[in-house]
Amino acid sequence: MTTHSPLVRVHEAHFSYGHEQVLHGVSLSVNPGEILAITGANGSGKSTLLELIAGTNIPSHGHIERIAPVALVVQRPNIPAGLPLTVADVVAMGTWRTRAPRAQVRESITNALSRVGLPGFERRDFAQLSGGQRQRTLIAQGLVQQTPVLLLDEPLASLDADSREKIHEILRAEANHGTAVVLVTHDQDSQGLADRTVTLRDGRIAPHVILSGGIDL
Ligand SMILES: Nc1ncnc2c1ncn2[C@@H]1O[C@H](COP(=O)(O)OP(=O)(O)OP(=O)(O)O)[C@@H](O)[C@H]1O
Repeated sequence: MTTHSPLVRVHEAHFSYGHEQVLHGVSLSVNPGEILAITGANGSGKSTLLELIAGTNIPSHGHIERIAPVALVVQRPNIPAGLPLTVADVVAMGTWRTRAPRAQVRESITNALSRVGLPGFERRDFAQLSGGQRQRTLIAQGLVQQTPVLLLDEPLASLDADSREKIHEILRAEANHGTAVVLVTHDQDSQGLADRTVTLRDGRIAPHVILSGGIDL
């Protein structure tokens, strides 16, 4: 982990869906080169917090300081049923910012698919992939963006042990290159991978408690 200044700062963020307040004054920083895990029970506000960090939702009070571009890897993309998208099309959605020549973009798509264990999948129909293959396609979409901040919502949820291992290695490699990696997770293994874990409880950051016997709560 590096000691450079944060790439994202969340200041006292509040968020409501209609009358339901989901986040109550959450503050945190995301540093370059670290893997930060956001954990917590179902409904505690993890995905909502990730969306605020990504800028796809805006806090009702408080604010988010984004010093660098971010990429968000969602759990389930909003792709209308019946739209004939190939795997390459879905990964290419991550390249909208780039002005690189087409051949270079194609090469980055091919590389990203190889990295996530889907070599040669470019022309496959995205809708016909398995859940784990879709998840890895979305991770490839995040990787091609090459942003200093990579946010992932439950990236390992549908993956088998080998794929998890591969994605762990990729996330660690990204962090070693200075990327700030933030993942929402329930998964004990991913919490082990993280340099730092923040737990949400009912929309607030839970205090980190270490009992005298060394048990970390
Ligand atoms: N689009 C939405 N409209 C209304 N309420 C929502 C919406 N999205 C989430 N919520 C509500 O906000 C609360 C927090 O949801 P969120 O998805 O952020 O939690 P989470 O910790 O990521 O949950 P999980 O572990 O189940 O994915 C829940 O009560 C949920 O019902």
